[in-house]
Amino acid sequence: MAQTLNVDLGLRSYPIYIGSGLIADPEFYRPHVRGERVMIVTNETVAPIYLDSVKAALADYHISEVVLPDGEQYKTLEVWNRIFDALLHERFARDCTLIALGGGVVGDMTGFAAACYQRGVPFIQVPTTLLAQVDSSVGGKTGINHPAGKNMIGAFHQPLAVIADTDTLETLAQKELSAGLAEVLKYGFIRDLPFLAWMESHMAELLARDPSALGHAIKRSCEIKAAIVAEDELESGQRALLNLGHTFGHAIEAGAGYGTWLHGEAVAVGTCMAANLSQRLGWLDEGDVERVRRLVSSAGLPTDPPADLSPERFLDLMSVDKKVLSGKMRFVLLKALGDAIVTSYVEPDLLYATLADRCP
Ligand SMILES: NC(=O)c1ccc[n+]([C@@H]2O[C@H](COP(=O)([O-])OP(=O)(O)OC[C@H]3O[C@@H](n4cnc5c(N)ncnc54)[C@H](O)[C@@H]3O)[C@@H](O)[C@H]2O)c1
Ligand SMILES: O=C(O)C(=O)C[C@@H](O)[C@H](O)[C@H](O)COP(=O)(O)O
Ligand SMILES: [Zn+2]
Repeated sequence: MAQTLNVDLGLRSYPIYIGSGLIADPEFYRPHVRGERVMIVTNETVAPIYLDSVKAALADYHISEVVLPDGEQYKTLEVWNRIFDALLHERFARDCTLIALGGGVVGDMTGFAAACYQRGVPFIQVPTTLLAQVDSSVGGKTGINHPAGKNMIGAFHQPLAVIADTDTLETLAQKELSAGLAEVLKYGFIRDLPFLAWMESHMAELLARDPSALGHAIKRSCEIKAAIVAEDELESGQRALLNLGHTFGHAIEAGAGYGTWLHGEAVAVGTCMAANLSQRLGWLDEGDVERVRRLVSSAGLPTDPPADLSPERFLDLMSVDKKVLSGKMRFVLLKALGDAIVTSYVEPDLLYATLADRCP
């Protein structure tokens, strides 16, 4: 049984299917596949586990595949180009569909390839990590990294559908599950205090992959993300709230070298740093910040930045951020738990103090 949510974007609206056993079921693909030809893009870890199931579901189509190397360090222009090599080698025309089978890295790269191939072809997201099911497969942000900054080259391109089979989470490494929980926590911090309290009392079930707890977390996360994206698809306002923890987090990922930190781990630390800065601005009290750190830590995630990333290096890396406007950094901070805002009014000495702060 699948639960269906909708991302309301007028003509570009699409369903998010969430449930068990969806990945091999042709019914979830058929209404959305365009043309006779399908290119499945996946990676060398996911392919041996799930590629055959997706191929079986798409047996009515002419299927091709491209298997990318696995890792954030391969979310590059060079590796991305392999998708075009495959499409062109096999003479794919516009009447085709790309399928992104994997986590957020595969999803972002495939979506961006779909945005660009022959100026745009359709694609479907089949997310297989918790992070991809709660966040990256929804909303149409696609892209690749540049050595100077995360996701610096990309496009908004919405999928035709998101097929999130919760059974796929059974094969996920525990630290990848935790990384996904960082983005789940984000939704509570920015918009939904009761959801945060629910996570507090269900963290053990989530970490044990209890299907009912995970199902609820995925559904609530997608509801919140779909609502924000429907309000502000191209991030001219509210959508930036989804970047909580990301200004600091992306700096950690780029600074340490892509693939050293998982995206979710870096976002977890970034969220604690955003809470720290929010306290310095007088918005959160010590108890709130402690609650943020406790929640993050209880999800199996780190709370403090790497010791070797100096405040000066942080500032340099953070100046390459898509939220920078007219040379001014903007931050997603917490007015209260469950209530985030975007602001550029942060005194430099307070920011510096947060960047220099390390737990003993
Ligand atoms: N577009 C967006 O809105 C958005 C949102 C959040 C994150 N992101 C991006 O997503 C990426 C992170 O995504 P991620 O956390 O899914 O990482 P990932 O794609 O690297 O996947 C994590 C690991 O799990 C493996 N894997 C995937 N599915 C599996 C399964 N079912 N069983 C076993 N192993 C499996 C992958 O091969 C990889 O090794 C980052 O590049 C981040 O910038 C994008
Ligand atoms: O969908 C969004 O909007 C988000 O910000 C979701 C984030 O979790 C995600 O990591 C996104 O890729 C970051 O956006 P970016 O514009 O800072 O690259
Ligand atoms: Zn993210």
